[in-house]
Amino acid sequence: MTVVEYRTIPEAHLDRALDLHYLVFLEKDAEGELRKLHQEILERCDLVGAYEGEQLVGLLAAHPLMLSVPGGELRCAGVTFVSVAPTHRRRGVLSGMIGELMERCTARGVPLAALWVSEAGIYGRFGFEPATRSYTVEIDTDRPLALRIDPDERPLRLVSPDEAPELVGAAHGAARAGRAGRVARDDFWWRTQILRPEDEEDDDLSPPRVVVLGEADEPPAGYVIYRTQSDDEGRGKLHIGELEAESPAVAAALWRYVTSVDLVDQVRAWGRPLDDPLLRFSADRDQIGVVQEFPALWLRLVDVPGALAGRAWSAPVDVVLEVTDSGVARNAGRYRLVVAPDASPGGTGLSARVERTDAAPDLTFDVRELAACYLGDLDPAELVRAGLVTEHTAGAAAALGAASRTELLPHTTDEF
Ligand SMILES: CC(=O)SCCNC(=O)CCNC(=O)[C@H](O)C(C)(C)COP(=O)(O)OP(=O)(O)OC[C@H]1O[C@@H](n2cnc3c(N)ncnc32)[C@H](O)[C@@H]1OP(=O)(O)O
Repeated sequence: MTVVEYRTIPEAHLDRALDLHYLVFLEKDAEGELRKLHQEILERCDLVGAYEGEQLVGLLAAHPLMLSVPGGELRCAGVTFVSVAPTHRRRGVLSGMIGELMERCTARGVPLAALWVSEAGIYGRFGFEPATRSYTVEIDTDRPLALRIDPDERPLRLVSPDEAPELVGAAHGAARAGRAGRVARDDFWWRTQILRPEDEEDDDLSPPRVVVLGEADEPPAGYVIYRTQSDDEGRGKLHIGELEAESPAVAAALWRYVTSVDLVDQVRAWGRPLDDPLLRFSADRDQIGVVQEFPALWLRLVDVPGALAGRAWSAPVDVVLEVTDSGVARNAGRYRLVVAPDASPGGTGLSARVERTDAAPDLTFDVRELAACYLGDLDPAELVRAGLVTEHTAGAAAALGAASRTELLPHTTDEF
């Protein structure tokens, strides 16, 4: 049997990589603008290729992302375009490409990797677990949206997708600073991931519409990005891509707007945070259907001590964590995490120290479970109750949970 080698895909092989991707994802070969766009995306990614001789049999691309984590942001490999030739499946090609990615991340000091799965059964074995979750919400618009708070009455303005990144970039940045799990966006990201004229998943959707709230001479206090769709009988659906607001009143005004667009029977918002204020300030909960809760971003801690030291913690704690990791051997071991008051001028009030130790563990985690708790989505005590984390010292999971908690739940809007 020939040997498969893992190496960087050169620019000259990008066409081959895309052909493999379309083959594997059962898609028509994209031509013209769409193919050019996919090519541009791959050019900006770190590309791992699996080669059997000169034949490309596997592709894994990684966006160089900055992911928000509690109190800051960390470098993160955003894994995408994962494709293994159908002739070479279940021979360890994906495992080989993930192994190569882990080595590259380690060599470059990238502490995190993340992805959106095609199937939930694939990535747990590689140390990934869902670290953010979302709701899909559907709102009946046969009656006005009933609200328990007064909406902000400042004007709403439709802006072109071309001017949107500059106009709403600051509002997006502010929202991102408050929630872990979000990707930093540059112009390219806005253009190719958020505001593409065509929706990649659904040809029937309109181009993106962007509406901002605020006076013309002030930065927007909030915005909504949506697409619309109309069936043969003229019944419309409005799909929200993103809705961000600096206050509940601004959010209420934007929700009121999307639910009052003429000819729309239903508003569907895919991927809302689990703590969306809409669910609290709507006066008629029969009108708002939470139709699905789903795991969103899957996270992998490539460098456990780097990741633990790289986030802010919200309460003092002193615990020894024992970590198992079959994919990145150097992660395995025991770490003492000490979060203590920090009186230094300009400090945040608490500072964290992470060091290797031989001391007896208070908690034993697999690296998967650590990823599930890392951004503040899951309380470690819940994983103890599920038999996935072992608590050796009573109260250790609760103490770590208190230190991990974030004001807002982590949430990811960008599906890459
Ligand atoms: C982030 C993204 O891009 S998600 C997109 C993922 N890509 C796709 O879904 C495209 C279609 N599928 C494929 O290209 C391939 O089948 C892949 C990438 C899913 C798997 O690649 P393979 O090279 O076959 O995987 P590999 O042989 O390394 O399998 C490793 C392990 O995962 C398991 N596995 C692989 N695919 C799946 C799956 N779809 N469901 C459950 N388990 C799976 C294998 O059985 C194997 O298990 P083992 O270690 O217990 O033996």
